[in-house]
Amino acid sequence: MKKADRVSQSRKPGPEPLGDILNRCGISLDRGQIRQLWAYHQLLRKYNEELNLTRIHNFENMVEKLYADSILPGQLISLPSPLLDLGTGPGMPGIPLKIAFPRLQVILAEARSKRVDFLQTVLDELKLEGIRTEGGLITASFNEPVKGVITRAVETIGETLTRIEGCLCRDGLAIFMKGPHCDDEVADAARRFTGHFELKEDLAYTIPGTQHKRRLVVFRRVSQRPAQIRKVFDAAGRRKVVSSTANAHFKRLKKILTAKGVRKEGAALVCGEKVVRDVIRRHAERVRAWVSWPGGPPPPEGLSDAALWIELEKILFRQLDVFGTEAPLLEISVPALEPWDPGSGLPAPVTLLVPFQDPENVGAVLRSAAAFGVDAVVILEEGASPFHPKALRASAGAALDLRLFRGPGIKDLPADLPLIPLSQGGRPLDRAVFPETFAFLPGVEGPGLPAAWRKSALSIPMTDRVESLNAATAVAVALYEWARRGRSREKDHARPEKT
Ligand SMILES: C[S@@+](CC[C@H](N)C(=O)[O-])C[C@H]1O[C@@H](n2cnc3c(N)ncnc32)[C@H](O)[C@@H]1O
Repeated sequence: MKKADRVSQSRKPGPEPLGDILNRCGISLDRGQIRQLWAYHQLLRKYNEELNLTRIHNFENMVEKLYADSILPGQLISLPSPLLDLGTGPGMPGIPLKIAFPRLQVILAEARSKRVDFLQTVLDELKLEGIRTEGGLITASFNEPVKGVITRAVETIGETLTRIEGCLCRDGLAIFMKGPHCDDEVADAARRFTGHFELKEDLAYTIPGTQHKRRLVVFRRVSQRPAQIRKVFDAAGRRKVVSSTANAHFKRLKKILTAKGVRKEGAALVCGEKVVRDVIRRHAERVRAWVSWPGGPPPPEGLSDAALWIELEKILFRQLDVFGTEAPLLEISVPALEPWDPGSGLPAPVTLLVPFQDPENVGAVLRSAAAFGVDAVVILEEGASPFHPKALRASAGAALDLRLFRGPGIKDLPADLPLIPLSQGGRPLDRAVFPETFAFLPGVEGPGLPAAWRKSALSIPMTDRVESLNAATAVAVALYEWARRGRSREKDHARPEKT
């Protein structure tokens, strides 16, 4: 046993040993503060049996694992104020922090009413000012602005970050007092809350004079509180609350669920959390409206000043959320497809012609076209709209990145175009020769290619266990082969010639 341990264990609990143990933990409080902490300790002991406030009973352990542990974050970082101690239980870390840093404004949030009564007793008896209790469960609808949130032994980081959405100000800090093994939790939260929170600090430390390992994990909020965002949109008349199917905004949004509506309105609906995020990041200027429901997530930053926030009654929102994502949707402006005249040759050296009628196939093939570096895509007359919600979602937003054209029907393609048709029964793909300028031409789902194009088609070798590949998958394989050849040609060019 260390000498210091022997000293403290041999002494009866009291204000003086309390100060000594804290000193050993690297914390120095004045006499008034020690007196306050001692008074708190006594109340904790007095009510513990009745209220089950803590399972730590040994005096030295209480000082080290509760009081010193609570105070140390204030020595490691500069604590923001007002500070919400979320799930404070018997007052940890909020009360020791308030005693050690009297200028801090503290809100002790606690769900259980008996514990709230205990906390109020402590505040009254210790005559602490600039600290109050907040009874009940803190949820995302708690919207009193605070600059910081601190929490110890309550729930996962992700759960808390969701819960404090309504109250933590932009640039405010969410401070997590954790044990040493929280790598996965930290990484998960950093990934899930991208655009809302940034990991600011991750400090591993040991409570001085002890073996107790701790982590202080701090996330900084980079987004605004919903109430603040609502204020900005309301002031500019940009938030529209819609509860009727007769509303013009709802009618327009409903219309753009169909290809015809997309063409008429020059607008499309983006569904799916990830695609929505990507479209905002890469095409913010296209966003016309953020579409959510009352109490749903507010628009993120980065939208243009003209973008609306349309809040639809949940029942109306569900009519638009065709994939059941339960996440906000985007209304975006989309360009009219440039007409392509086959008489003038291909629109780009490497072009993809798309006759697919299923919007999901169109979307999937656009995604592959973007992935493998195709220069232009022509949607043939029978092809589905690339901006149909299903196509946009399947394309993961690629429909907005590609040069898109509208072409004639597959039967009307001139015979002298340099096309590479894709069809079962053609020459194997691995023997293909790709010219500098050409267009891939897959067939329509079901009927396939017109007979005239089948003769010169390439096919993807496969077993006879299935009848055919999915149309978009077949194109992806062909594009991969073309891109692979291109890469090996580039490598050959880059290789120094042998002398
Ligand atoms: C395990 S105790 C931890 C208490 C204290 N932070 C500590 O370190 O000793 C968790 C406390 O958080 C409270 N709590 C949990 N979720 C809460 C929420 N969303 N809002 C308010 N209190 C909450 C519970 O009632 C409980 O008293």
